[in-house]
Amino acid sequence: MSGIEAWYMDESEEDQKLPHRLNPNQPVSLKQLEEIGVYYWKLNADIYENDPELQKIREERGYSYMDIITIHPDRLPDYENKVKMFYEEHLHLDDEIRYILDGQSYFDVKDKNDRWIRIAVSKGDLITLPAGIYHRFTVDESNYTKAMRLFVGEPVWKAYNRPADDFDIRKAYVNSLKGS
Ligand SMILES: CSCCC(=O)/C(O)=C/O
Ligand SMILES: [Fe+2]
Repeated sequence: MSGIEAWYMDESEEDQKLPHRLNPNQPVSLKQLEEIGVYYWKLNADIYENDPELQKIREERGYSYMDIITIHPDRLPDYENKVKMFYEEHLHLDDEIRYILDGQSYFDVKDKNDRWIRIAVSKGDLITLPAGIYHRFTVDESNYTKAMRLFVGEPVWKAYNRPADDFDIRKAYVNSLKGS
């Protein structure tokens, strides 16, 4: 797998910002991520303001909205609470699309058997999580990530914490996994 690394997490309650790898490490491939609806592109974040490749993805996928969030104690108001909130297991009614412009962090997603997969993202990684997938996010020990948030149409940031199994979008997502 090039450009992104993912692995099954241990179950320790230690600091969320640590890698939480199993011993031995149990890697997860890009193909395994695609099977649960997680997609990935590697782009050149140094030219994000004028990048034809990014422009093409945005046009093809209808990502009309974008803004930039900097997650850092000095830049994000109420930092500690936000970091805790992002780490609550939740879903959204729409895809979560993030392009990492600087720094690094982790997206955790649940697999078909309800096991946590940790995806390490860093500068140049564009990742999409499907609507209805249970997931969470955390900075690592560097406490710094700058990310572009993309959205189809007007953004809706509302997160529904687990349990949200009765939501139509959750049922549709679970159905989409059947047979794969
Ligand atoms: C890197 S953007 C902050 C995290 C976020 O918006 C989210 O919904 C995480 O699941
Ligand atoms: Fe989310």
